[in-house]
Parts: sequence; structure tokens; C-alpha cells
Amino acid sequence: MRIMVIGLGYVGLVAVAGLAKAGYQITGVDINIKKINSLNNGKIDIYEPGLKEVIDEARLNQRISFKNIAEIKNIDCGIVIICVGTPSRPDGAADLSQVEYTIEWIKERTINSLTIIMKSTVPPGTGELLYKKYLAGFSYKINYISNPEFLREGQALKDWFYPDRIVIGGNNNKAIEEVSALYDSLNARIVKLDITSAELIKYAANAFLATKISFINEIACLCDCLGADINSVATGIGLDNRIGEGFLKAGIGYGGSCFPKDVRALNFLSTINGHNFELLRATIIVNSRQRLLPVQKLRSYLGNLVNKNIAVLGLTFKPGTDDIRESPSLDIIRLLLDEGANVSIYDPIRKNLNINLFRKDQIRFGKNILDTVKGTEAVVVATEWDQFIDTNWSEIKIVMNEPFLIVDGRNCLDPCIINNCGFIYSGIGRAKAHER
Ligand SMILES: NC(=O)C1=CN([C@@H]2O[C@H](COP(=O)(O)OP(=O)(O)OC[C@H]3O[C@@H](n4cnc5c(N)ncnc54)[C@H](O)[C@@H]3O)[C@@H](O)[C@H]2O)C=CC1
Ligand SMILES: O=C(O)[C@H]1O[C@H](OP(=O)(O)OP(=O)(O)OC[C@H]2O[C@@H](n3ccc(=O)[nH]c3=O)[C@H](O)[C@@H]2O)[C@H](O)[C@@H](O)[C@@H]1O
Repeated sequence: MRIMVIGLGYVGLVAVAGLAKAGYQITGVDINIKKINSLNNGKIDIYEPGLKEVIDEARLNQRISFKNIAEIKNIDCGIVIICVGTPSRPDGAADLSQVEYTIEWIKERTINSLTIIMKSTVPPGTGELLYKKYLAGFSYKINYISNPEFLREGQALKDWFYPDRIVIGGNNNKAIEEVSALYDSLNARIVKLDITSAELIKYAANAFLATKISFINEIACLCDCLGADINSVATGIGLDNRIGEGFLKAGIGYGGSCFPKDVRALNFLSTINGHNFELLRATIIVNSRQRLLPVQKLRSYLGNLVNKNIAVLGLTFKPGTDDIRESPSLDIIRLLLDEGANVSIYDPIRKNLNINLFRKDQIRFGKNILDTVKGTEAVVVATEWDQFIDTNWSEIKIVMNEPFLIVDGRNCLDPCIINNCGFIYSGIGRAKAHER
């Protein structure tokens, strides 16, 4: 069967790879000509471990082709999967313009009945609205299925091939079964339901995980007040099966292309539907506050930050990705610059900021960890890359200046080792960690 995947970001490319591996013939389509050219030259513009290998294999087996949208005159596939972006609008709502443009584009090129699968994250109620606005009564029968994606960047292929569940929402049983069959090779648990409930599962899952992170961050602050260690507390809580160990890592909070925008969109949706989702608002407030903590900690040890030299290790919103969208690290750098500090930066994958976030003369990119921390009074660890955890901190201290402060924004370093190297260690909620 031939399938068209529209929008080749993380989700689109992983869908292309996963479905090609399952034996389907895939046409990947994007509006970005540069992206298509580079895909056709065997290059992938995102860092996702293992993805290139699966795409290369599919290309070798002639299962995939990549095309710019302008090259498509007619859609001759039975299934079209939409994976375009749904970024935040300034008011927090999801911007659905890419999705709506794509549906109109599909309609103009439809020559047979087909099924649209919405993999982009769209607010609950969107599918029903889109169906009524664009598809109901159209000259060709177009089914609409909500099939939200739950992959995590950095382990996207693992999440595709071994999903916890697959959610398929629709108003036509035949179409639900057709989409369900796409995943036959995965042996996954499939949840079949209506469109709006499927859409809500996606938002509720992201909002719940984000809330779990903000909850543990509140407990971390309490640890700092009471003199307890959050990592030990989180382990103790997480061992309760009803709670689970995941998403209990305290630190500078969640970032990325999805949690922040999806939590904001759910909050917006709740408000305009007459529900004041107080818990979600608290999740957002706590998350914004966590990003300020490293700067507060630096101030408490260094005083005024004007002309202080500070290294920030890590730019990406988490390890295993090159994605810096809504990364807490960027806010920390911005705050440090506002305070007049000199900031040097290092990230193992992200070697530049090709967006106008900061003036070039405001920051310095180090060649490696040692080069970045040279002459600094303090280091902020903003992303828990293995390279930072495994580094020889005694060597780092030699090139730094007093007071040799490490602010561990991800609680990923061993405070005993750091203290033994002669540093002051300051984590998030780790007041007692060095006394173990
Ligand atoms: N990044 C992630 O880990 C996950 C993202 N999602 C959701 O999936 C959706 C896509 O996310 P990403 O892949 O991160 O987005 P992205 O922003 O990285 O990629 C979107 C792609 O769509 C293309 N595009 C935009 N308009 C188009 C059009 N009219 N025709 C063809 N291509 C078009 C863009 O050029 C871009 O390549 C979003 O709704 C997101 O919330 C869901 C689960 C995980
Ligand atoms: O909708 C999405 O796009 C995706 O969003 C997240 O995936 P992702 O953003 O790739 O990354 P996560 O591993 O979930 O981490 C998100 C953020 O939370 C932070 N985090 C995570 C876990 C934790 O315990 N503490 C914590 O601060 C991470 O550092 C990161 O900044 C979800 O985990 C995916 O299921 C979902 O599909």
C-alpha cells in the first residue's frame, strides 16, 4: 500500500522510517525544498540516533521517495499522514495554520477516496471541526483519523517500534481498522475511540508528565528548605509502582518543542471552554520559576554578576537531541547576559545558535568543556549530557577561578566527587546530598 507522509520533522521522518520498515511504500513530502534536497542527498537535518540508518535501508530497498509539495499534482495514495507543526500562538493556543493549509492542499489534489491520519498534536475538538469545515460532503469520501504520536526525541525509533500504546480515534470503524492494520507488525496495545477523546489523550499525557515534573520540582524546593536530598526522595517515591520512577528528575524544568506548548494550549483550551484548570497553571508557573534558580544560586555565591565569567554546559532541552526549542538553558543564558555576566557555552551536539537569540559578541562558544570553563568563576550544568557527568572535574578546577562554583541544574553530578575536587556544589534540592 502507498502512504504519503506530509511534514518531515521528527514525527514525519520517524513515521516514514517506521512504516517503510514495516514494508509500506512511502512518499515523504515537505514544503521546505532545502530539506527535501538534503534528504534526497542522503542527509537528515535532525539529530536522532539510528534514524539515518533506517531511512538509508528503506531507500536502498526503494521503499521511500522524498518530494517537495510543488512536485505533487495528484494524490494517488489511500492514506495520507499529516505531521506538520502546531506551534504556540502568542496567546498560548495551538497555531493550526499549517494543518489547515495541508488539509486544503490535500483536498485540491484528491483523485480517489482516502483516509487522513492526523499525527500532529491538535487540541481536542479540532478533528471534528476540521471534518465539518473541510471534509464532510466533499466529492471524494475522505475519512479522518486522529492518531497522536507519543515518541520522545532521542529515543524516537524505540518509541515507534515498542510503543506503550497506539491511540486511534475515528468516527468510521472501517477507517479505524484500516489504520490499526498499519501497526500490525508492532504487537502493540491499540486504544480505539472517538476523535476528540483521542486528541485529549495526547494533551492529558503531556500535561500529566509535565505536572509530575513540576511536582517533584516543588518537593526539591522543599528539600532545599528542610535540608533533604531530592534524588533520594524521588527514588523513594518512584519505587511505589502506583507512582512510577519516570519523570521524577528535579532540576531546571521541562523544555522542548512539546511540553511547554501543549501545556499552554490545554490551558488556553480549558479557559475558553469555561474551565479554570488551576493545577495546569501551577505546573506552568513552577516550570518558569525553576529556570530562574541557577541565576539566584549564582547571585547568592557571587553577589552581583556584572563582569563575572560563567560557563553554561548544555544548550539542548535534554540530552540525545540537537533540539533547543524552549530549552531552559537559553533562558538562563539570557538572564545571565541581562545581569551583565560574560557567558561561555558548550554543548556536545549543538555547536552554534543560528538564530538571532543573542548578539554574537555577547557569548563565546568553547571548543570543548575545558576551553569553555577556562577563567570562569562558576559553571552551570543545564543539560545532563554524559560528557559532563563523565568529565574529569579535577582537571576542570585547574583552569577555573575562585570560588569554583558548580550549579548542577539537572542534579546529574555526584556532589561528593565535586566537593572532593574542591568545588562548591549547588544542585536543585540537594542540600544534604554531599553528606551521604
Ligand atoms: N517533536 C516531537 O518529539 C513530537 C512532536 N509531536 C507533534 O507532531 C507535530 C510535528 O512535530 P515536529 O515533527 O517536531 O515538527 P517540526 O516543526 O520539526 O516539523 C514540521 C515539518 O512540517 C513541514 N511543513 C510545514 N507546513 C507544511 C506543509 N504545508 N506541507 C508540507 N510540509 C509542511 C515543515 O517544513 C517541517 O519540516 C507537532 O504537532 C508536534 O506537537 C508529537 C510527538 C512528538
Ligand atoms: O509530544 C511530544 O512531543 C513528546 O513530548 C515528550 O517528549 P520530549 O519532549 O522528546 O522529551 P521528554 O523526555 O519527555 O522531556 C521533556 C522535558 O522534560 C524534562 N524532564 C523530563 C523528565 C524528568 O524527570 N524531569 C525533567 O525535567 C526534560 O529535561 C525535557 O526538558 C513526551 O515524553 C513524549 O511522549 C511526547 O510525544
